[in-house]
Amino acid sequence: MSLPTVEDALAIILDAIQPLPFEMVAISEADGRWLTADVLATRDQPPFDASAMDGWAMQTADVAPGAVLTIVGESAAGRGFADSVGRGQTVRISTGAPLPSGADHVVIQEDAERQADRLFLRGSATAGHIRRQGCDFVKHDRLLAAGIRLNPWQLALAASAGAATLTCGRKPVVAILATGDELVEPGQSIGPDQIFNAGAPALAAFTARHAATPIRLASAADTDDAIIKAVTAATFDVLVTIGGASVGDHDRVKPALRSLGATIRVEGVAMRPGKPVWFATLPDCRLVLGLPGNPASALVCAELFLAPILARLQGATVESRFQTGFLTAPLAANGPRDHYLRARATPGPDGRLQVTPFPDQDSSLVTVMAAANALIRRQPHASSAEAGAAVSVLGPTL
Ligand SMILES: Nc1nc2c(c(=O)[nH]1)N[C@H]1C(S)=C(S)[C@@H](COP(=O)(O)OP(=O)(O)OC[C@H]3O[C@@H](n4cnc5c(N)ncnc54)[C@H](O)[C@@H]3O)O[C@H]1N2
Ligand code: MOO
Repeated sequence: MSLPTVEDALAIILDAIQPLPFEMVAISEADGRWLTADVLATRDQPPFDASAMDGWAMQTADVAPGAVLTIVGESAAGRGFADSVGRGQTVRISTGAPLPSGADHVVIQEDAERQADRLFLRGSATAGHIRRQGCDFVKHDRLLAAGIRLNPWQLALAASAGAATLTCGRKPVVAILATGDELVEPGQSIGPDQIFNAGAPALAAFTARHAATPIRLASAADTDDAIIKAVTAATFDVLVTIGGASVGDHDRVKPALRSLGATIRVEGVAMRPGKPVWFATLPDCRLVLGLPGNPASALVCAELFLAPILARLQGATVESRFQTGFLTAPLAANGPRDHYLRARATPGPDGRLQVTPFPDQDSSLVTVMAAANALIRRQPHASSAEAGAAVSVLGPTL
């Protein structure tokens, strides 16, 4: 039986997902969250004609080298001048303060000299320095569109519109279950045939970076009972299992989930690494993503499947995150499966993204994963590629 492609598998997975309900999120907590309702402007910004500089407000007709004006008050940021500015008059004004009525011009303070209540304009005085009402945005503008992932600058825009809370997809709770008799938590004593659990901390961090809440479950032994017990005791929207996905005698995760009524919707994908990855839904529609145990396989599958799952659950439209990069080293022809090579991506001197694949692509190598910040995608049967050739790249990530 031929395995589905990554695209086909992802389509099956996304089709099985209903976004979680939205929730109101305080703006201070909203960085990295998915916005699910537009943010509209409720007023103009700036809400009044404002001075762009510290200086003096006056009428244009009074701006002339050597002119002498009478100082009649002040317009400070947050506290404007209540009266009108007439001919021959001026008002001290700060950056961001409302332009008083009657005035239509600001002279910067470097171009004038104050003596008591008199202001003398220098020859260098020029017109301008006013930010017009609504030059940034106007009432009813759509400032932020539903579907984006919020960043600090977009939060500044929402705050400028006075939004204290934003409508975001609820954070999915992701239970992470590593399986295997060989696994020991870092910091615990370890036997000669055992290894430290590297996958679960990596997946927990990955999950948190995708605006979801990870819950680390204690690793389960390679028995149906242990896995069933761990899953039934946990609360989650998504269960991510690590290991036990393949065909060995001790690979018990799928059988255990099947006995809980799970429907396996994807069972293996034509990709390297990560071929044994699987996806299922529980009878109550909660999701299960089964990652292969090798660290690179687990993380590549997390990038390709878990990231879109978490985005979709939070109401986002899932888009390709690949871009074009240029090889610094040649690549051999690819085999029959999609290949995701661990690589280092850096901007080149010409501004183009340069990518260097690591020579050893064994999926068990944590050192290579830790040195990589990108994946190069090679299509099935892609022919050999010279240094300088364009390739498809996911990343760079931090
Ligand atoms: N006869 C076959 N054997 C294997 C196949 C196959 O098609 N036929 N597929 C291989 C591929 S590809 C992969 S990937 C692995 C995946 O196997 P499992 O998901 O069953 O993973 P395990 O056997 O449990 O572990 C594989 C490897 O990774 C280590 N591991 C597991 N969990 C962790 C963890 N949390 N932290 C660190 N390391 C972990 C584990 O000790 C193994 O060394 O199967 C191949 N076999
Ligand atoms: O493809 Mo496995 O996922 O090679 O390590």
